[in-house]
Amino acid sequence: MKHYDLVVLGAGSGNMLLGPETAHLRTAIVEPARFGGTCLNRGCIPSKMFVVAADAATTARSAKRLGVHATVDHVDWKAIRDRVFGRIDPLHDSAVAYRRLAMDVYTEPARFVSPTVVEVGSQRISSDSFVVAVGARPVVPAIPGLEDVPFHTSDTIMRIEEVPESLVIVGGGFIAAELGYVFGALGSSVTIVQRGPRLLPQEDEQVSARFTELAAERHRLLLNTEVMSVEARGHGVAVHVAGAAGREPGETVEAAALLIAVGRRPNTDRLDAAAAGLDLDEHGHIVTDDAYRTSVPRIWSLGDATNHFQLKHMANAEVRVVRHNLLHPDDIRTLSPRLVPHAVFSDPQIASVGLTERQARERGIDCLIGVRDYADTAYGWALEDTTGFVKVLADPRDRTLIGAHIIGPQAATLIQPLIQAMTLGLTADRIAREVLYIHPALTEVVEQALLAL
Ligand SMILES: Cc1cc2nc3c(=O)[nH]c(=O)nc-3n(C[C@H](O)[C@H](O)[C@H](O)COP(=O)(O)OP(=O)(O)OC[C@H]3O[C@@H](n4cnc5c(N)ncnc54)[C@H](O)[C@@H]3O)c2cc1C
Ligand SMILES: NC(=O)c1ccc[n+]([C@@H]2O[C@H](COP(=O)([O-])OP(=O)(O)OC[C@H]3O[C@@H](n4cnc5c(N)ncnc54)[C@H](O)[C@@H]3O)[C@@H](O)[C@H]2O)c1
Repeated sequence: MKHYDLVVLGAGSGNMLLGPETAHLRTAIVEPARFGGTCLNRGCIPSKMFVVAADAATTARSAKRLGVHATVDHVDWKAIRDRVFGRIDPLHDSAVAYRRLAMDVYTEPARFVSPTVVEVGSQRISSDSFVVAVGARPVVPAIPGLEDVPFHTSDTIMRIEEVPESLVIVGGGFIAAELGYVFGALGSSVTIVQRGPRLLPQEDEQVSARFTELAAERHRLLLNTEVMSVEARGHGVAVHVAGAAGREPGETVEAAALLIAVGRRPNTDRLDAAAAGLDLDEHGHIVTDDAYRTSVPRIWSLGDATNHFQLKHMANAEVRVVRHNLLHPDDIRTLSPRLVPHAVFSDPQIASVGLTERQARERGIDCLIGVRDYADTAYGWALEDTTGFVKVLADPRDRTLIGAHIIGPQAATLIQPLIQAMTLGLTADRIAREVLYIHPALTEVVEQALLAL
C-alpha cells in the first residue's frame, strides 16, 4: 500500500492547500470529478459570468429611463455558454497535468477504511494526515414523480443547449435569485415556487421584502407554496403545487424546464466517515474545532464539508488556516467566523454582514438603525435608482456596527468598507466622520446611512 505524508480529498478548495509550502511532503490529491470543484466548474464563477451577460441585457432594456432607447435584438445563449465554459473547462486538464508533476493524482472517489487508510477505486492508500475537502451537492427533495422527469440542478442548468422558453424553479434562496435572474433576463419566463412567504428569507426582513417585491415584477412568484408532485408533459414538465393562501389547491404550472434549488448537503455521506471515526453533525457536516481539527487526530476538514456557510471566501480562509496548522502543529491558528459576509448577485444585488435587525432584537440588543436610499445621493440620481438602500445597525452602548445590509447596484462592492470597519471594531462615528468619501461616488450612500445612526 502506498503511503503519504498528506492526502487531500477533494480538489475544489482542497487543491489550493498544496503549494510551495507543502512541496517537501509526499502528497496525493483525490478528485473524482473536476479540479476547481463547485466554485470554478458549476458555482460562483460560471454563474457570475452569466450574471454579467444578464446585466448587459437588463441595462439595455432599462436604458430608456435615462433617455437612451435600446432593444435587445438577440441573445446568443450558445455563444455566451461556450465563452464561459471555453474559459473554465481547459483549467481542469492543466491543473491535473500540473499536479501530476509533483504528486500522485487519484481520479475516483475516496472512502475511509480506517483513520489512516482510504480506498480509491480498487486501490488503498495510507497517509499520516488527511484533509477532507469533499464539498457539498444539491439536495434533491423527495417530490413524487421527480425521478421520472428531466430536471436540472445548478450542476447542469448552466450547460443547457438553449434558454428554455419557460422555467420553474423550486426554492427561493441564493440560486433561485441568481439563476432566475439570469434565465429571465436571457429569455425564459420564470416561475419560482418558494415554501416560505419571501425570497431570500435569511436576509434582513426589509431587504428580503424589497427583493421579493422586485422579483415579482419580472417573475411569477408562488410563495408559501409546496410542490406536491411533478410529471412529464409534452417536451417539458407539469408541476403540481398547493398551499398558497388565496389560491386553489391543486394548481399546475407547466414549463419547458425545471430547476431544483432547495439547498446543498455535504458529500460526507459518500465518504464512510464512520470508518475513520469522524464525528458528523445532524446535517452531515464534519465537526471540527476552530482550528479545523476533526474528532480524529491528523484529519482536518474545510469548506462545505464542514462549515454551514457554504461560501467560497470562507473555504479560502479555512485553507490558509489548515495549511498553517498542518505545517506548524506547535503554533495552531484558529478562525472564529464572527463575521461572514455574503452577496447575492441578482438584480438588484444584495450584500450583508453581521446581524439582521430581527437577530439583534432576538439577542436583546435595542439597536440603532440608519437607512439611506440610493435615491438620496447624487450617484443614485444618476442611476435613476428608486429601490436600493443601505441599512446599518449599531450597538447603542458603544456605537460599533453590528450589521450592514445593502440592496441595489454594486451592493457586493459597496459593503466592503463596512466589513472592514466591523472586523476592526470601529465605531460608526469614526467611519462616518474620520473618512472622506469620494464625491459623487455611490459610496456616499454608505456614508449617509452611517450619519443617520
Ligand atoms: C450555483 C452556485 C453559485 C455559487 N456562488 C457563490 C458565490 O458567488 N460566492 C461564494 O462565496 N460561494 C458561492 N457558491 C458556493 C461555493 O461554490 C462553495 O462554497 C465552494 O465551492 C465550496 O468549496 P469546497 O472546496 O468546500 O467544495 P467543492 O468546491 O465542491 O469541492 C469539493 C470537491 O470534492 C470532490 N469530492 C466529492 N466527494 C469526494 C470523495 N469522496 N473523494 C474525493 N473527492 C471528492 C468533488 O468532486 C469536488 O470537486 C456557489 C455555489 C453554487 C452551487
Ligand atoms: N452568491 C453566493 O454566495 C451563492 C450563490 C449561489 C449559491 N450559494 C451557496 O449555495 C447554497 C445553496 O443555494 P440554494 O439556493 O440551493 O439554497 P438556499 O439554502 O439558499 O435556499 C433554498 C430555499 O429553498 C426553499 N425550499 C426548501 N425546500 C423547498 C421546497 N421543497 N419547495 C419550495 N421551496 C423550498 C427554502 O425555504 C430556501 O429559501 C447557498 O446556501 C449558498 O451557500 C451561494
